Amino acid sequence: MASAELIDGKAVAADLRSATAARVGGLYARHGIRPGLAVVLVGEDPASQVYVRNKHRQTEAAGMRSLEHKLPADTSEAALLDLVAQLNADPEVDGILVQLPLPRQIDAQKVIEAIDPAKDVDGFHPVNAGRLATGQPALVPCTPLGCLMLLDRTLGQNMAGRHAVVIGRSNIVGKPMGQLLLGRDCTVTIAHSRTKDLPEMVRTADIVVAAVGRPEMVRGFWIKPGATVIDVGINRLPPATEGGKDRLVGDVAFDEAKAVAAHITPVPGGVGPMTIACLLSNTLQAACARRGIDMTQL
Ligand SMILES: NC(=O)C1=CN([C@@H]2O[C@H](COP(=O)(O)OP(=O)(O)OC[C@H]3O[C@@H](n4cnc5c(N)ncnc54)[C@H](OP(=O)(O)O)[C@@H]3O)[C@@H](O)[C@H]2O)C=CC1
Ligand SMILES: Nc1nc(=O)c2c([nH]1)NC[C@@H]1CN(c3ccc(C(=O)N[C@@H](CCC(=O)O)C(=O)O)cc3)C=[N+]21
Ligand SMILES: [Mg+2]
Repeated sequence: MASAELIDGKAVAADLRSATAARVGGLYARHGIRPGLAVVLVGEDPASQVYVRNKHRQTEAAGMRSLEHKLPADTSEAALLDLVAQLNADPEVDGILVQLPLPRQIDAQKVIEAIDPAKDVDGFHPVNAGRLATGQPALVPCTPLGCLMLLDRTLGQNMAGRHAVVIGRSNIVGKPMGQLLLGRDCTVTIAHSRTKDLPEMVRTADIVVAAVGRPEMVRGFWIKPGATVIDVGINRLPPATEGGKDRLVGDVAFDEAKAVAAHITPVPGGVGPMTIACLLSNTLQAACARRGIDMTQL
C-alpha cells in the first residue's frame, strides 16, 4: 500500500531553534540585549506543567531569559491582571505567555486583552488577530505559524489555488490558520462542529489541518489521495496495556490516513515541537520590534 511521507516537525523545529539561537547571539553581541520571556502558569494542570517546563528549557537553550511565574489555582482575576500589568511595564520582559486553560474564576479573554500587544508572543490579543486578518505585520499564534512553516517546507510554491480545509475554529488555532492559508492563496474552508457532512467536505481538501481535540476523529477514507495532512491534535489516552504509559494521539487516525495521503505529520513529533520553536522565534521578533531592530540582519 502507498504510504505518505512523514513531515518531521521535530527536525524542522530543531532547525528553527538553532536559527533563533544564532540570531539571539547576534542581538547580544551587537546590541547587548538578551530577550526575556515571562511564562505565567496558574494552577497545577499536569499537562500544562510539562509544556511550561519544556518552554523554560528551550528558551534558555536558545540563549534567552526565561522568567516563570507560578501562581496557585485559587488566584483571583485581579491578582493575575496585576501581574500582567507588572510584566507589561518591565523593560526586561519582551514576551508574555499566560498558559491556557485558566481556572474557572478567571476570564481568559480579559487577561489576553490586558497583555501589551507588543509583548503578546502567543499572538492572541485582538490587535494581533486583527493585524493578521488585515495582512499587517503581527505576532502570529505559534501553533498555526508552525503548521504554515511545515506546509511551506512540504509544498513550497504549490499552495496557491489549493483547497485547504481547517477543522476547528478556535481563536488560537483554527481561525488564524485559515488566515495564514489565505495568505498563501489557498481556497479556505473552516469546518466546525456544525459543519454538515464533514467527511465529504474533507474529501475535497488538498490540505487538511485538523485542530479539533477529538482523538483519531479524521478517518483515512475522508482523505483525498495525495493530500497533505497536518494533525494539530494532542490527545492523551490511557495506556493500551495495564501498567503501560499514557499514549499521545492526534485528531487524525494516523495509520489509515498515512496510507492515503502524500504527506502527514505524526503525533508526537509533528506540530507540537513547532509550537515551542515558534514561541522562541516570536519572543526574538518581539524583542527586536520593540527596539526597532531588523531581526533578519542579526
Ligand atoms: N500541537 C500544539 O501545539 C497544540 C495542540 N492543540 C490541540 O489542538 C486541538 C484543538 O485545540 P483548540 O483549537 O484549542 O480546541 P478548541 O476546543 O478550542 O476548538 C475545537 C474546535 O473543534 C471543533 N469541533 C469539535 N468537535 C467537532 C466535530 N465533531 N466535528 C467538527 N468540528 C468539531 C469545535 O467546533 P465548535 O466551534 O463548533 O465548538 C471547535 O471549533 C486539541 O487537541 C488541542 O490539544 C492546541 C494548541 C496547541
Ligand atoms: N498560552 C498558551 N499558549 C500555547 O501555545 C499553549 C497553551 N497556552 N496551552 C496549551 C497548548 C498546547 N501547547 C502545546 C505545546 C507543545 C506541545 C508539544 O511539544 N508536544 C510534543 C509532545 C509533548 C508530550 O509528550 O506531551 C509533540 O507533539 O511532539 C504540545 C502542545 C501549547 N499550548
Ligand atoms: Mg483550547
